[in-house]
Amino acid sequence: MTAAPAAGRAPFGARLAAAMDDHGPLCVGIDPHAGLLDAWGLTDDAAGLREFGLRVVEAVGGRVAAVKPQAAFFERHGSRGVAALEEVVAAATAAGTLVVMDAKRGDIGSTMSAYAEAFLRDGSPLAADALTVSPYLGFGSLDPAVELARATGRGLFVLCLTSNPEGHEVQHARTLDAGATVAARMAAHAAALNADAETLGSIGLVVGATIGDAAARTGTDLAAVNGPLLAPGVGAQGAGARELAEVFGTARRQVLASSSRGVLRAGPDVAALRSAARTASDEAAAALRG
Ligand SMILES: O=c1ccn([C@@H]2O[C@H](COP(=O)(O)O)[C@@H](O)[C@H]2O)c(=O)[nH]1
Repeated sequence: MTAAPAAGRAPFGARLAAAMDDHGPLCVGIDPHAGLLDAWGLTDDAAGLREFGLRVVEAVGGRVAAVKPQAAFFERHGSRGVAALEEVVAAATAAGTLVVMDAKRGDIGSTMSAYAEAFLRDGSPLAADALTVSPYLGFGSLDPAVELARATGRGLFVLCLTSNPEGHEVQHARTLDAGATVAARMAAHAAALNADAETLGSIGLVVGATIGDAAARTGTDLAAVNGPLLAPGVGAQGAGARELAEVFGTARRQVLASSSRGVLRAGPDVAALRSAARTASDEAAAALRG
């Protein structure tokens, strides 16, 4: 049995595994793009962001495994936008839905501590269940976040093979010492941190559903990670059920498929959003669990 962290919360990986069993393997992104706010009849300001985020939570809260607010769209509107983000996080948590904060933080260790405090500390107004982080200052620079996540039953998603076409320049490069690709090294670090987890570890990776055979080409052993694989790129970036099955192969049961615009374009009607999320979740489940 994986030990419960000091905060009394079960580890994130175990909580996510249970949520995916209950609701299917979909994470709905909360990305209030200016164009979507307009299409929803909302203003491009903090009030619009708040209404947008709360409407997504009303539609999918308690019905999908997780939601993933994209912090950048809230930060666009400064402190008032961040206050709206806090409300959206609180509403999703109250609805019993896991929150993955997509903020992609990464810095030298001492500053990483502050990012960890902001997003992973009990009592922080921005605390989520998991945080996306960038390991490109060296995986070890993430140690403060790893430690706080473990201590509080939270998780991390470490960028590994991202969904954007530019990522290969960094992620497919080979290191001078071991000659492995950077992506494979990141995955190996995550695997080592999850070695003791019995269900699903709490240190996950971001692996885009758009990457084709890049995991194999870079020697990245996704199944060995023993942790969740957050898979953005479903919907608006062109990936669907076929790509999910192809990209993840034997690691597919670890995958949390993520779609933002693909679901959000069905809004602003709550029932239509809910239906779009249901369809996306069922398609992901068929690809990943069938
Ligand atoms: O590799 C990555 C990592 C993160 N993202 C984020 O996911 C969503 C994708 O939005 P869609 O509308 O479903 O395309 C967005 O917040 C990205 O910042 C990613 O796309 N790829």
